[in-house]
Amino acid sequence: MPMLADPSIKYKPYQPLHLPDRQWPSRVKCAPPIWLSTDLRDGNQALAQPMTVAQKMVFFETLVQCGFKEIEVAYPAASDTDFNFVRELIEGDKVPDDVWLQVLTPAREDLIKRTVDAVAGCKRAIIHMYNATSCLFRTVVFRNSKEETVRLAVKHTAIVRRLTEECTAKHGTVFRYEYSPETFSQTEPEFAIEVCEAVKAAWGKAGLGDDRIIFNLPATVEIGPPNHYADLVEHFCRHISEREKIIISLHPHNDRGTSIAAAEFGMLAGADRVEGCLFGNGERTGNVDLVNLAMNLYTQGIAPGVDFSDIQAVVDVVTACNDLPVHQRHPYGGELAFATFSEHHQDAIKRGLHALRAQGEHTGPWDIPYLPMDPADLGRIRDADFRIPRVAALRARHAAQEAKSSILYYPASRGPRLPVEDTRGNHGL
Ligand SMILES: CC(=O)SCCNC(=O)CCNC(=O)[C@H](O)C(C)(C)COP(=O)(O)OP(=O)(O)OC[C@H]1O[C@@H](n2cnc3c(N)ncnc32)[C@H](O)[C@@H]1OP(=O)(O)O
Ligand SMILES: CC(C)C(=O)C(=O)O
Repeated sequence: MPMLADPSIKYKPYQPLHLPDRQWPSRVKCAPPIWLSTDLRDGNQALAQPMTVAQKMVFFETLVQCGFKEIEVAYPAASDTDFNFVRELIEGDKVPDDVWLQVLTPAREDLIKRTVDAVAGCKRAIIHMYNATSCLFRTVVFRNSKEETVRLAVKHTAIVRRLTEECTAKHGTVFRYEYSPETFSQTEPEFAIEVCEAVKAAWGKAGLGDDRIIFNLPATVEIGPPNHYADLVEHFCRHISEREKIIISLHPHNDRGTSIAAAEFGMLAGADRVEGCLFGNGERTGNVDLVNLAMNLYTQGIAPGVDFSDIQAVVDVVTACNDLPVHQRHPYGGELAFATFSEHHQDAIKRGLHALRAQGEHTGPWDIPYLPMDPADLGRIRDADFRIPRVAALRARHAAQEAKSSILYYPASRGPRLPVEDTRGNHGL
């Protein structure tokens, strides 16, 4: 079927929110959010071949090493693999004391029970429950009214409360509660607030600090531009009651390719936390890329609270576990993320690096032509000198069209090498 001459007969635009006094465009971000990696849940459910327990374990350990303190490890009611993985984490004493295990459950009593059973005995757990709230889902998927949607969320929040309290009494596990009005970005803004107010009342114990309830505002499908998402988030932050007792979390997907912008604008709009995956794995076009977001903060001089000093080691684990490549041009993580092939670029970088050395490495801010950050901070080589003499040879290769590329910066661990290695199909653990 060809593309339509008039796509408006098939596709409807997003409905802008009337928010003339929006504050987020003039704010500046100065601190990192709370990070929640959902690689082992949302990322995992999106894989053609979900991870094994062994792969999940390696991935989990990598996330811990990177410094993640909140990790959504499973959808325990969906499979024995997921349930057993959570049990292995707990019984194998693999969870550092300062890390919260998060598990996802739908709003169904038997599945909530299975989910709470999965984390019993763990020190700190976040139960994350969702139900879809948008008009489309109410009409097409569940055929329920707004009132029934609220009732479903309230009834099952009360069940989460009862089951987690029983679990605390028996096993000492400390629980927090996260609720997602799934499809938030397609839900009427007032209705999203109504559902969350009802959930907060049903939970009945939102407080300060670790007692804050988490409201996650997913762009389950990214259907509008990132400024619209930010408007929705700011509207929610302004109108939800007892804001100080709430952590507002973002969960952007990347259908329009603007999840990074959506998360960054959403943080300006007041969100405290971001859920995503390393290098953007996830359903369809993926979840927001947490490495990209964290490094964007870092290059603004903000300590992101997670560490990717050996980015290639992280890439290797993620590609092996997901059996998906990280694109060579991927921001920060791609093998070519700091590569440049044109002589003018190479020359300018070389001069910039020489100037840096001449002034003393650590005396001033990083200000090198064409290089937005120091590749060495990610464990990449940044010594341009040895490659410059290769320019003539490369030019010959280009002319002959024998090779499509050369590389300026490689992972330090791998050393300089020509031509680009094809990593596809080589990710098996
Ligand atoms: C946006 C997201 O990422 S959401 C998370 C998506 N992840 C997953 O779904 C994980 C994989 N899921 C599964 O393995 C299964 O769906 C399970 C194990 C969780 C549940 O399986 P089943 O018990 O077969 O239930 P199933 O999903 O088919 O739904 C059964 C019924 O519950 C209803 N239902 C589905 N989702 C929900 C929900 N979130 N809340 C309440 N009811 C729901 C369905 O409409 C269906 O209704 P019906 O009785 O009229 O047929
Ligand atoms: C369960 C929710 C948070 C989700 O994964 C989504 O909406 O994308």
